[in-house]
Amino acid sequence: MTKPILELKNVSTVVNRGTAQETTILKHINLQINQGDFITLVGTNGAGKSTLFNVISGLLPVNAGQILHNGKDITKMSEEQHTKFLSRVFQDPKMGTAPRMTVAENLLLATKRGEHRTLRPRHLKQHLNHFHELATTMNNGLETHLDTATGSLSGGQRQALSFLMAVLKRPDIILLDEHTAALDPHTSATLMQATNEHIQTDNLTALMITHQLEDALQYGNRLLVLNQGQIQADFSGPAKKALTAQQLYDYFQE
Ligand SMILES: Nc1ncnc2c1ncn2[C@@H]1O[C@H](COP(=O)(O)OP(=O)(O)OP(=O)(O)O)[C@@H](O)[C@H]1O
Repeated sequence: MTKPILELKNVSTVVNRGTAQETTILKHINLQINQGDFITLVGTNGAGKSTLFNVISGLLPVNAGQILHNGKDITKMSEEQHTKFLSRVFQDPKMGTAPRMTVAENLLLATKRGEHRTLRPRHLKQHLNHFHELATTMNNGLETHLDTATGSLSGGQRQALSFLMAVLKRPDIILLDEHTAALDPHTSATLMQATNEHIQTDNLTALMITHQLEDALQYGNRLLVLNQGQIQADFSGPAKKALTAQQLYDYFQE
């Protein structure tokens, strides 16, 4: 049997330890993520979805349990070390890109992900054809803005750039934290389709938090429901395909 690319073993996370506000947010999470999994993650507000991403990306410590990357214990690894194999796209278009740098410069920066970042603009020219090609795959005109300062882009173009920067080096794991939520329905759908195409074409492994139940059902090969810090349901293959919006919605009623 192949080893999971990422494994959480009995992971629990406590915040405000030793105070009256001490709360266990994630409770005994067991999760195996395999190469090529595209997992959509849903759950009520406060269920612990972003906390799960914070723990997986090394931003928040684990208080009990273990996290393994390709079988190697990374439980205590720093957030910076995680960037060598993991990337994350946030909901806010302002995060993840440098506003005063152009689209091409941001993409050049992303080619250095996980390395010591020194930006040598003279190297930009040799990448421009590739960056143009990449930007075209997002279907939102980003390729016509390679020389535009990122701060002047539309929200959708900026999120598309954040996504491209996250996938450029084909990290082992991509965390999509409601990355389409701040966009209008059409822009959101365009980004979602481009996201899916990249994940399928490059056989990437991704987890995506979404409140759009239709997206959670339509995309990915697996769907997790998180409830009060625990995995309440884990659908994959035919079980995910058979799941209806109403059945999924019912998880939010309890
Ligand atoms: N560092 C922290 N300190 C204190 N409480 C925290 C911390 N991080 C998260 N929480 C709490 O943990 C719970 C889970 O939060 P989290 O953001 O993971 O939920 P979520 O499922 O992502 O919610 P949403 O759908 O609203 O984004 C919330 O009650 C939140 O207030």
